[in-house]
Amino acid sequence: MLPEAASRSLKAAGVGPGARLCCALSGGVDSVVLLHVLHVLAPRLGFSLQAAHVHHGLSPNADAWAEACGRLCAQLQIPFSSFRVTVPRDDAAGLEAAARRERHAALDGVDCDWLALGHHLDDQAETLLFRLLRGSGVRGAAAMAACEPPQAGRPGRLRPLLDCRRAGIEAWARSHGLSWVEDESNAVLDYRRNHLRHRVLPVIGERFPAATATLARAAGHFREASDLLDQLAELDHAACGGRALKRERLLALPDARIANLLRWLARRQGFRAPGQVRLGEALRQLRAVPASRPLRLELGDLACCIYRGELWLEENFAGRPQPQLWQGGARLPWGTGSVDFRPAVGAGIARAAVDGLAPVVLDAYRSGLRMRLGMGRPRRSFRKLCQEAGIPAWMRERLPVLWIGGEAAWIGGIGVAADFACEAGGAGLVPEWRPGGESR
Ligand SMILES: Nc1ncnc2c1ncn2[C@@H]1O[C@H](COP(=O)(O)OP(=O)(O)OP(=O)(O)O)[C@@H](O)[C@H]1O
Repeated sequence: MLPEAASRSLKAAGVGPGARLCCALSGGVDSVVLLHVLHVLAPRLGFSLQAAHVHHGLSPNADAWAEACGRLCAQLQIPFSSFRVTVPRDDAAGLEAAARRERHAALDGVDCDWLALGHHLDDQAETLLFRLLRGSGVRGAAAMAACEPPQAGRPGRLRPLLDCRRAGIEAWARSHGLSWVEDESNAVLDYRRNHLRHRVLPVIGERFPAATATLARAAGHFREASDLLDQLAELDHAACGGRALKRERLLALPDARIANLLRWLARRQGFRAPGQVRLGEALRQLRAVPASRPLRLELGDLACCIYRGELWLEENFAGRPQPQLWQGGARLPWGTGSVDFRPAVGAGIARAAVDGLAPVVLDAYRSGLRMRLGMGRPRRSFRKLCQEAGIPAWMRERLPVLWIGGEAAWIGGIGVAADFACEAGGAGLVPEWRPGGESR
């Protein structure tokens, strides 16, 4: 029964011949059963199997658990690795969250296509209840997915036992004579979850005998709704211009759709989605500020920027982008965006200037920068140029400047220096700064 359920789940995820699976092995009953089940299924489905254990160094028994996992894998002839992580005891996120973060980081580094985790149906019900009690939105209430596809640089996650009850897993372990370790820290590390598991769910079960299965089913409904919201965000993203969003089109949407789109975009760029309150305040400001005014709203890890009618999200950092040497390419990365270089006739920087011997470097503002935009016009300081072009102070550090042999030839959002400008009919190069974007 367990191998059949797990096999269905793996097949639904597209796991087949050639796939490389790694069982995340804590040594507890769930992942020990998962390891045995995967061991049975590997030759049937044609995937290769390895196992990995994370040693948190938190329990006095941690060495013994790692050894037990190693022994089990040796018996089954499954390649095994153990990772030692350091969990800061005073971590701001709390010990449990810090341990989970370090564990996931270590497991994500395993060279495999899929990590298989031992979560089951009872875990799913507890997760849903726990998240609802913390005020999660639809996405959080979707709880855990049976399959999270691989992302850039990290393996996908599979939960082949997600449809199986805890009691069934324990019964299977006993009937197959398996041994496992008991993690005494479970009770301490995650008190509120254990309270739900040992106190709350049994009481609910007295009146609602199918509560666990029903709650897990509800998580499935939330997952469907959450997927639909993601699809809506994708459509809205395209309709607002993709990449950097057109402010006007975005603001034509109702608040809830904008919030949904910004959360989706934040996640897609690898950030945590901003919370409800911050997002609500950002929306209020977005609507209140006149269209022409540049805006930068800080939303925790990220900032929402508006400039010249376009809106984008970027990392909320104060630094300057890295200098880049231009070697004739069509594009250079610049901060969260890029600078494109387009050949032109009678426009932009004179080709002879960039093709000469002097190095051409894309860098930020350097002190003492002065530039004139027209032959007869005075040289102006960088600050003055920014003021005249309506460039806000928060953007100045990150404004791209093309330096040719130490002279500023072009400033993004401002223009080409008269001394480097292409003559009418001459060969030119037009730099185009795209401040928004998704380079993460
Ligand atoms: N120390 C560990 N080393 C390797 N895998 C682990 C370890 N601890 C947990 N796992 C994997 O994660 C699964 C879930 O474990 P557990 O329920 O303790 O974690 P959780 O904190 O509730 O979940 P999550 O890690 O997904 O947030 C286990 O069945 C196992 O596959």
